[in-house]
Amino acid sequence: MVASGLPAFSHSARASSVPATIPPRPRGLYLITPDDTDTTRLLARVEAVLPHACWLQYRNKRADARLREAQAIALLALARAHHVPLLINDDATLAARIGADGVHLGEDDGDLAQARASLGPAALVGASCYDDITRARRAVDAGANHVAFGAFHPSTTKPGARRADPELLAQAAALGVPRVAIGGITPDNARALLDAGADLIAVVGGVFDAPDPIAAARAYRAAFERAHPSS
Ligand SMILES: Cc1ncc(COP(=O)(O)OP(=O)(O)O)c(N)n1
Ligand SMILES: Cc1ncsc1CCOP(=O)(O)O
Ligand SMILES: [Mg+2]
Repeated sequence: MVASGLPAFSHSARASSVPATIPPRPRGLYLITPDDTDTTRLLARVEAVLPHACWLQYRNKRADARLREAQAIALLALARAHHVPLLINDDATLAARIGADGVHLGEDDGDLAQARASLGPAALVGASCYDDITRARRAVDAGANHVAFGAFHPSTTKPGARRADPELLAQAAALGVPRVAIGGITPDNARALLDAGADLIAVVGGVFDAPDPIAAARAYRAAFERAHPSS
């Protein structure tokens, strides 16, 4: 169940157990999967760090449609076991088909209002807003219930990503939805983004390319605890 009292997801076709509980003001590490086409290895990598994550996004730019569906279903079972919501990158149809908790859509990934309609009122629907506050306002009007800005730092995962200024995070407070920061974020540079108003820090490489991913995931958590000592 979510804060609204509505079920977090009711369209589940294939996932078995209970949907994740989504707090009204999520704060923490938003893990995004690396491009790993070895499903067994991907699951092991994610499972090791999932206890430190608030949300999980399945993103795999190297997998074909069949592998993406198989990996998404396997990750959904894992995420459910850890009570972490799973969002699917780029593909609202896949998210609806497997009963994921939500979707993340960028500028080339389809219509937010359609995604909201197909996933239902309780789903997590996120929008990439890059460096653009107007895009964020429109995204919320269209049905997004959280917005992502960035890249804030150079990203090895997405080297060509447009860059954004942390000031955007403060401006976006008026939207009244959780703000996600993404792009080259490390435990060391996360604090400035948390101070600017980020609720969630989305990370691929900072965790999955770290020599010790578990220690890295813990370090992000510690950054949140330092920034928000009472929560
Ligand atoms: C949380 C979050 N923020 C931004 C993105 C980037 O989305 P997009 O611009 O569609 O780029 P790709 O991820 O599809 O390469 C994201 N995935 N997640
Ligand atoms: C998908 C995406 N969009 C902007 S930067 C980025 C990649 C994030 O990965 P990393 O945390 O490794 O920079
Ligand atoms: Mg995309």
